[in-house]
Amino acid sequence: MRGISAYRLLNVSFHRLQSRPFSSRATTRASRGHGRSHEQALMDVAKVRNIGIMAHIDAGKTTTTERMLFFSGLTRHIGNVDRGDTVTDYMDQERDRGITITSAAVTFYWNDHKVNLIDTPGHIDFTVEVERSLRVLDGGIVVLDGSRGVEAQTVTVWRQAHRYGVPRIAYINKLDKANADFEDSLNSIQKKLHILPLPLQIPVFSEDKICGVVDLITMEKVVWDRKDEASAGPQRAPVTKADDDLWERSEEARLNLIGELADIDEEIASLVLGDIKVQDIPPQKIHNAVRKVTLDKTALPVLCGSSLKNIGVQPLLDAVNLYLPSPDDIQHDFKKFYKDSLCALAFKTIHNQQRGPVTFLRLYNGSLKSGDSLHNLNRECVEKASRLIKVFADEFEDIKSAYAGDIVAVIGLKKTFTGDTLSDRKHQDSKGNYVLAGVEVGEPVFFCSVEASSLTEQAALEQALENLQKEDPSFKVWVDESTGEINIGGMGELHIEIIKHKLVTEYKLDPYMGPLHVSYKETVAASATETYTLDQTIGNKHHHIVVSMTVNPNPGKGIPRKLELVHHGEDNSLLHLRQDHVKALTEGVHTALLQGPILNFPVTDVKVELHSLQIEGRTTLPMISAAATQCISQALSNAEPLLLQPMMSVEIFTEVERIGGILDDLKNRKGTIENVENKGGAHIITALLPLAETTGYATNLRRITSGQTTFSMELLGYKEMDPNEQNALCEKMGATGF
Ligand SMILES: Nc1nc2c(ncn2[C@@H]2O[C@H](COP(=O)(O)OP(=O)(O)OP(=O)(O)O)[C@@H](O)[C@H]2O)c(=O)[nH]1
Repeated sequence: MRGISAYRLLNVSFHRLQSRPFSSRATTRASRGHGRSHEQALMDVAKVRNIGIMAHIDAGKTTTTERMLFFSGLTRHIGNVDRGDTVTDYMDQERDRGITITSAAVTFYWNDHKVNLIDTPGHIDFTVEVERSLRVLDGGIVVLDGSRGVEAQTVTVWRQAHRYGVPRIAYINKLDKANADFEDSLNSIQKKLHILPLPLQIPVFSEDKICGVVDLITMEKVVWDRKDEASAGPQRAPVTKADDDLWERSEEARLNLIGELADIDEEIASLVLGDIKVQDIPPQKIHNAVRKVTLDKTALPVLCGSSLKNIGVQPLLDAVNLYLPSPDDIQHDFKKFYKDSLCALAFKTIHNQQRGPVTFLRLYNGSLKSGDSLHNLNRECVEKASRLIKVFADEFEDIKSAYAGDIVAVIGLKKTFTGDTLSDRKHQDSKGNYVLAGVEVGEPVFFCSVEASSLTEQAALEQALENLQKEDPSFKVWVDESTGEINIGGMGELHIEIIKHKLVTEYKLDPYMGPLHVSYKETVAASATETYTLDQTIGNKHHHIVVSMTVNPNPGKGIPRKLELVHHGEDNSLLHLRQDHVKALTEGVHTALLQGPILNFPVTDVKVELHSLQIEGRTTLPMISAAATQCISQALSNAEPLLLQPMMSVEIFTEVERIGGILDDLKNRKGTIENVENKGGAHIITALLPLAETTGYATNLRRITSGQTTFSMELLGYKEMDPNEQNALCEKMGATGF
């Protein structure tokens, strides 16, 4: 039951992976376009925002999203993650409203702009979900918990967004909490995200309770008077000297803002140096400068509020329109190859029981009509987009066409996977220039065997696993050649647990799942050279191949992409090696690296040198591959092989009296404590833990701290195992039938 408990603890992430039949209900949707025609807005790319909300788990992403959908007029009630009397109620509610976000993207309108909000889940097991969202969104909102500042997962998603070059704004949430600290949160941005925070607002308190913000650009007090009546918008009034302390703080904060902008933006600098008084700089000039620094990523504009109390969300939406880029603001080099034809990336597939696969596309170029035939450039096949769909809250609405910059769902694509590029024409060149970079997926770190409960279920199980693999690129399915068992691998305990849950609830299967194992890797500590002779007669053909290769350690470099050719003295026979022979040798090497000599785990961090290849008479490419596989397998055994284990970086937030118990538990789990820090009363422990020691960690931590602690975990990389631990593992795995 260990896994189930972990899933309960982290159930906020769970609903995101649900899919459910299409609904024709219109219970939650209100007006969609504020009088604006949907098709019209589709064409107006400058007013489209493809954005994601990124956050550490529990920072308030769902709560903020619910308010956005409500204030934009898309939904008629505000969802509350904490409501619901029973677990089932809770789950149903989460599922019902969660579908909007589960569906990868939901569209709403704010002040004449169309916002496609793309989901980016927070839990580490679903990092790939974040990756694929980042791949297609143009801007992001980083939500922080104002009582915690920048947390571990915030840093992870920040790094990912940085890698994809996504411009961001920040929103400091939960300022209604007694221990929230706006200034502290700003400092944590500077310290942990290494970017200049640019507060555009400061919070306003009345009797120690947050009631609004000061807009430092217009110098207005924005106050939500009737907090309980969520439909009421904020009231704006100028901040005046009568506001005493607030006036002084606002003046100072505005001066700081202008000063910081003058350091980064030329136009503000020349205004400040000119005749105009700082107080008189027109708001539009400041908006322009803030937009520029957002797009250049030279500073991070910061807004604030309390989503739970309905404070701060409307100005946040204004900031999305004002500062985050439209699809037109982002240059994509690949667009020139497509001229006026369609270029789209499939970034998510959901399997719907009635309709089959529903594929989410980001259009970068050209347009797409319902019924169009699409060329899948990765798989070199043609498929029909039989229906185009827009997601509005919990409904899917048929549309006729979609244009560059937009995000749509398509029904009818059976062969398309996440990460594939689609076009209306066949585009090809030898360098694959027309294919967009897909979604990067790490290797699974946990795996287990799965078996159908009866022979009649076998085919249904295989089909279900295929569908699930299509939906989720980080979920892997393979057959163990030696036992014939089907293995499934995922990014964490929770990930595998959810796959199992889906097999049971969505596919109505009852498979047997073997125990969960950690995916180790193997490498070598020394170099070893091997000469292998294949001398075999098959049928009436005689094959004679002699191949000589060396395996060398190559720490941190992963799997070799190509063979290094080593020329010896006068012998330059390798110079004349046929390309198809080199390809066959490389394939043979990769086959050998799939199963290491210790426990059959994949081999990494090695490089391979080819010294010679001699072929007598005629042979075939598969035979050359087979010779290379044998040669490398033997070399690996002689190269002092060793095991690498996945290591996790853990960050735990707790109270002082619970620190001792947590540290003892970490030590029992062979963890290395890196730091214990006191931040505004909350204690933060950072440690390294072998992944193998993390099973059931969430449940145990909850038990030893009476549920008063939160934590986050992230895969740090692989580390050499201590020889004694390696021997113990080999014995254990041998004993359990590995
Ligand atoms: N006090 C306070 N609590 C909030 C606020 N916003 C959200 N919460 C609470 O924080 C908890 C987590 O909120 P969610 O909106 O589910 O957070 P999340 O970031 O979506 O969490 P994940 O989906 O698990 O990543 C819930 O109990 C919310 O009620 C806020 O402004 N103030």
